[in-house]
Amino acid sequence: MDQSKEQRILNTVSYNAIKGNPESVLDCIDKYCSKSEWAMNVGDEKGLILDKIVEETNPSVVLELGTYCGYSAIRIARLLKPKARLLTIEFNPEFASIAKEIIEIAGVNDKVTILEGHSEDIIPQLKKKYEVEKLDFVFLDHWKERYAPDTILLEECGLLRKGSVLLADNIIYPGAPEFIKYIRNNKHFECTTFLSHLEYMKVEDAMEKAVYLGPE
Ligand SMILES: Cc1cc(C(=O)N2CCN(C)CC2)sc1-c1cc(O)c2nc[nH]c(=O)c2c1
Ligand SMILES: [Mg+2]
Repeated sequence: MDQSKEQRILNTVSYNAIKGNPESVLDCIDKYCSKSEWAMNVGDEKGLILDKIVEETNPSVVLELGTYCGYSAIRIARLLKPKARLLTIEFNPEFASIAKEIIEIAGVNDKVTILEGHSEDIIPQLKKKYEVEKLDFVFLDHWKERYAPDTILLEECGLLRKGSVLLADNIIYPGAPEFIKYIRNNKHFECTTFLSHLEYMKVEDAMEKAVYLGPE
C-alpha cells in the first residue's frame, strides 16, 4: 500500500534532520511542505508569531488541540523552561503515531505528551487523570467547529485562570467564524488578531490571541 503524505514527511525528517535538533526538524518539514507537498503545519510565518507569544507567556503547562505531525508541538516545546510540559490532543491515530516519532527525532519528547482521542472527551480528564491544575497556554489548531465548544469546555472544567492565553490558528482561512463571534464579544476575554498567511501559501490567514480575564 503506498505511503501517506504524513509518512513521507516522517521519512524526510528521519533522513535529513539532525537528531535532537528541533530547529533542524522544523526547517526540514517547512522545506518539504513548501517545495514538495503542502501540509497543514502552522508553518514558518505563523510559527514566528506562535514563538513570540509563547516566549512572552513563558508557560509551565501548555495544551495543544490538534497535533497533526507534531510541528507546532516541537515549535512550542523547544521554547519551554526545564520543568514545563506540553499536552497535545490528536484524534487521528496515524497522525498521533507519526507525530510521536517526529517529536522524538526533535529531542523534545521529555516535554511532550500526546493524548490520542477527541478533545471533548480528553479535556474533562485533564485535572484528575493528567494532573493538570490550570493551563497557562492553549493552542487551538484542530477543527474550527470545535474551537468555541472546546473553549467553553475548558472554562467549565476550571482549567483557565486569570491570564491564561488562548491562541487559535486559521481564523481567516479556512476560518472559524463561530469562535470569533463567541470570543470577541465575550467580556471574559481580551482579544488580539495577528494577520499572516496560510502556511506555505500567499493566501491570507490570521491567528487570534485571547487572554482569559477570569470568571467575574
Ligand atoms: C486542509 C487544508 C486545506 C487548505 C487549503 O485550502 N489549501 C491547502 C492546499 N493548497 C494546495 C490549496 C489551498 S487549508 C487547510 C487547513 C489548514 C490548517 O492550518 C489547519 N489547521 C488545523 N486543522 C485543519 O483542519 C486545517 C486545515
Ligand atoms: Mg492550522
